[in-house]
Amino acid sequence: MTDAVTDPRFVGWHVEDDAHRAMPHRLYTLVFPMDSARSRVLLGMKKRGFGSGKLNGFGGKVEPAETVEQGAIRELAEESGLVAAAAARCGLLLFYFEDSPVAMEVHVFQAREYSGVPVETDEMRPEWFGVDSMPFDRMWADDHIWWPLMMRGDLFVGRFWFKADQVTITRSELDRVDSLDFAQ
Ligand SMILES: Nc1ncnc2c1[nH]c(=O)n2[C@H]1C[C@H](O)[C@@H](COP(=O)(O)OP(=O)(O)OP(=O)(O)O)O1
Repeated sequence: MTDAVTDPRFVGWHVEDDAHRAMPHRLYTLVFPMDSARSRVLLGMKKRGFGSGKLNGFGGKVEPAETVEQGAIRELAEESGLVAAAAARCGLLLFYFEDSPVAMEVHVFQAREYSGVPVETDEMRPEWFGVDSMPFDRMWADDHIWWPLMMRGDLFVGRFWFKADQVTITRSELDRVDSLDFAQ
């Protein structure tokens, strides 16, 4: 965990109010490998740990010595076997859980070019899904809210407040934004 205000990799504080800005934050990535030729996206069924049993993109905590994009590409390779040279930033998500003092700051990417074939890992079981027939009932409850913006190519910022059950959303905010470069 790093100080979200002094570590320039954190950007959530730009869109947060003072009360949430004061919370400790943890930095995560979330990457969706896209197969545009077949209108498919690769999801992984999380086999263990936080969010186990859910389908999601690939990602995890950003290490202290890497950029957010480097963390995204590393987690994609570790969890899916796909190797991407770059990932395109699509959105920023902030999650607050009623039983946790720590806010999650999740940077969302799409990987459009990559090599390798998906492999099952200790953490994830990969499976392709059509982008118009997403299994939202098996994904995090916020995903169906911001997915349409990402599919339209809109950049977005979302904030979601979850109950401790990790299912129930008690409050949400979602905005389309012109840029995710908050240093501008
Ligand atoms: N609500 C919601 N919607 C969409 N995506 C997510 C959430 N909550 C989440 O945590 N996520 C995403 C963000 C990350 O991609 C993962 C969580 O990362 P996690 O597996 O805990 O991190 P790792 O570093 O891989 O964990 P370790 O197993 O190594 O501790 O889910």
